Amino acid sequence: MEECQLPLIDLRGLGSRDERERAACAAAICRASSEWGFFQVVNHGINPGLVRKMRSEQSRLFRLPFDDKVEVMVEFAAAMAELAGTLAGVLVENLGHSRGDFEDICQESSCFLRLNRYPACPTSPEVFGLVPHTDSDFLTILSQDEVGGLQLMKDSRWVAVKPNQDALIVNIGDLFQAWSNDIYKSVEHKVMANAKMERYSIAYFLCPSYETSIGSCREPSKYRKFTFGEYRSQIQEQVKKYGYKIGLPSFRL
Ligand SMILES: O=C(O)CCC(=O)C(=O)O
Ligand SMILES: [Fe+2]
Repeated sequence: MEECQLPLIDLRGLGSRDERERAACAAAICRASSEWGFFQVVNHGINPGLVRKMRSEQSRLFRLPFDDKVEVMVEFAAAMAELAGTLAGVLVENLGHSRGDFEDICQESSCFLRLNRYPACPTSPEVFGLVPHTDSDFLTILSQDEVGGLQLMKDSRWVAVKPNQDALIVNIGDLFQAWSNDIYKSVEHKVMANAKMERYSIAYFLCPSYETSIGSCREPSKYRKFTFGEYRSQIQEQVKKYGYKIGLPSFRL
């Protein structure tokens, strides 16, 4: 399996006093979002101690009663929310819209954190930990451990993402693809189970409320307008009926 180097973006650039550096960093984010739909970020402003704590406690979290898990998860989710908002702001401004427009439709209360655990699977090297899918959100931020197994579609081929413990992975979801009228790409990805090692990851999903209407930011729009609630229920029906999600193509005009 070919391993790829995802575009690696140093987010310190966004806070630079030099306007050219800020613009170059924003341009790198937008380019990666349209060419790959995926990138990694370092110097992302999330306290490395918090990331470590969340990672080291994750295996324990699975075994604890829910109440004991809440504190570190809330802290982590808040940090992820801020980073997600910053990245979404860059992507929105790049297409001529204001950060504020986006903040109105994406509140923290509709976003969520998912803790994934992939047990070791010795029977076969070709077992899915997670089947191929695109994410049904605006964007996802992922923190993974060192085991590896995440693969994404690049130029019609599956490529494996090399784990980088200093970086967080960001990927564009279906809603940003629809909103950007296909400028940003929601790319298929999957997780292959590891024969020997259990794997953990944590994903933060930037989602709007169910009433939020998603339309393209440019005309002529490639998708009909839909609410996020409508999107979710369509997907659920598709999964029930066909066993898989069709997603965006069913909203294409
Ligand atoms: O665990 C991973 O690396 C990917 C998780 C993922 O794609 C998801 O939760 O949607
Ligand atoms: Fe995903």
